[in-house]
Amino acid sequence: MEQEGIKTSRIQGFYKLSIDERLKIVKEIANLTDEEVNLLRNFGNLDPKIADSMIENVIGAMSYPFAVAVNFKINGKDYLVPMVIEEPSVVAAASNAARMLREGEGIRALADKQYMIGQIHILNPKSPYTAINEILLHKEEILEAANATNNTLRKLGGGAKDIEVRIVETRRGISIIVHLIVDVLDAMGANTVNTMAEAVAPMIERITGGEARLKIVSNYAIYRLVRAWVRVSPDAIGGRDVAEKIVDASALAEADPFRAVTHNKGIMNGIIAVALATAQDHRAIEAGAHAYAARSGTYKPLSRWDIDSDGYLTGFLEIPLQVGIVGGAVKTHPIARIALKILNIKSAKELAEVMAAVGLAQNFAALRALVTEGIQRGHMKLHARNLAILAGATGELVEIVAEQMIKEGKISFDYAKELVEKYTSHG
Ligand SMILES: CC(C)(COP(=O)([O-])OP(=O)([O-])OC[C@H]1O[C@@H](n2cnc3c(N)ncnc32)[C@H](O)[C@@H]1OP(=O)([O-])[O-])[C@@H](O)C(=O)NCCC(=O)NCCSC(=O)C[C@@](C)(O)CC(=O)[O-]
Ligand SMILES: NC(=O)C1=CN([C@@H]2O[C@H](COP(=O)(O)OP(=O)(O)OC[C@H]3O[C@@H](n4cnc5c(N)ncnc54)[C@H](OP(=O)(O)O)[C@@H]3O)[C@@H](O)[C@H]2O)C=CC1
Repeated sequence: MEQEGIKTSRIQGFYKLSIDERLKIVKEIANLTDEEVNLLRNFGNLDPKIADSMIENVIGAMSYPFAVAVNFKINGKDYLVPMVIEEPSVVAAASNAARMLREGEGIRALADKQYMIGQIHILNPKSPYTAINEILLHKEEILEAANATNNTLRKLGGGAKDIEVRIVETRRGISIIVHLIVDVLDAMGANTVNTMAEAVAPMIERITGGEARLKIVSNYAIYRLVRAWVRVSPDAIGGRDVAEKIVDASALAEADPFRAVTHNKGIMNGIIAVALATAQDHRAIEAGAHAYAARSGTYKPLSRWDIDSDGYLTGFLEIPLQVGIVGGAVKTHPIARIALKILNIKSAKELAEVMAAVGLAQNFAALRALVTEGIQRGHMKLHARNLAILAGATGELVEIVAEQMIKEGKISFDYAKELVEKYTSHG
């Protein structure tokens, strides 16, 4: 039977071609129009050469809106927070929450040291339990070998600091897992740690008589936690009743994983938007955050809301954040550099603190909306504008169509189209 779709996706040496040559092939296969090709070829604020060196097989670039959330006061300092995201209402919600949470020092946040874990996986050691002790006995030598790979970190006071050893029983037998604990300072640190893990592996093989298999960073960054917290008077957020209902919502998330996942999605709305604006590895952040949420064996919310003895609403968030202001794409992408300039932060630690504070504010905005008017009014109000644009509205017509859909409570693409046609046909 003939397969549906394109004839073949096997294109040898595709990566060796230029952007235009690759684009030509894709155009032919996917039957793209000239207009579509031109859109893809429009690299906007990213130099095609940089794009082509960032990832492989590049044929174009895709732009997302870059926004700034306002009103943030974190640890007593004001911040403009760059956000890149495709979802309407996230930036508005962050600004809205930050406005309400500005009292006193605003949102407080404190990050641990920037310690990442590098894993070295040892198979078939001569004697697993003896091997643990032998590795610990050679700790200083191993740390020295790891640090020999990175002069910069060492000079700046970072580098490999400690070692942990565990025995893990897998369905294929016993493994020894060595954790190299590395202070990566202002980097996200994966490359740095991977280099160190590979460098020390032969030494650990000699010590254990085993075979070093995986040598790779762990994104379960439990030594890189950030805590953000806030205390706000009920008057600033709509009254005691709203505060009580936010605590009820928090309690539900603690009791029900189905709710906890959505609760955390709301937190990640803010954190990932800042991560994208500053060109962080957001997959690493997400993987670490959700693993941390499930550390007890059940998926739990990353934040918690309570009312204190003065009747103030208090919020607390704890999350591992692996972020950098050097390395990775942070310094390659010109817009990420501008994002960091807008943020005016001085270290990866400070970036992590801002991101955790944004996550907490984002969570607050969502919960407050959910327990008062519901999420749809604010969210759909902004979504209505998107639908109007998609339906072909331009200029003033965008607001007219959006307003009418909201007023009538009929927010859909079909209705937006109907309205656009109605207004344009009547001039
Ligand atoms: C959407 C709002 C802010 C409207 O809220 P509102 O009360 O209608 O807004 P307002 O007109 O009173 O303005 C209050 C402030 O909000 C900001 N603001 C207000 N409008 C805009 C705008 N157009 N563009 C930018 N900023 C805006 C702005 O800072 C403004 O202050 P001002 O500048 O006037 O001093 C509110 O309803 C809200 O916070 N909703 C929450 C929306 C949300 O969380 N969206 C995330 C997507 S839903 C989701 O993915 C996660 C979720 C909800 O499932 C998570 C969960 O379940 O926990
Ligand atoms: N599982 C994962 O998460 C994986 C992620 N990655 C990717 O790894 C990249 C991040 O790795 P990362 O190690 O941060 O990137 P880089 O290796 O690009 O940058 C880190 C390097 O920057 C230099 N540096 C200069 N100043 C500082 C400072 N103040 N603090 C810290 N380092 C400094 C250091 O050494 P030097 O001067 O010698 O450069 C350091 O090793 C991301 O692109 C990520 O996507 C890769 C593999 C796996």
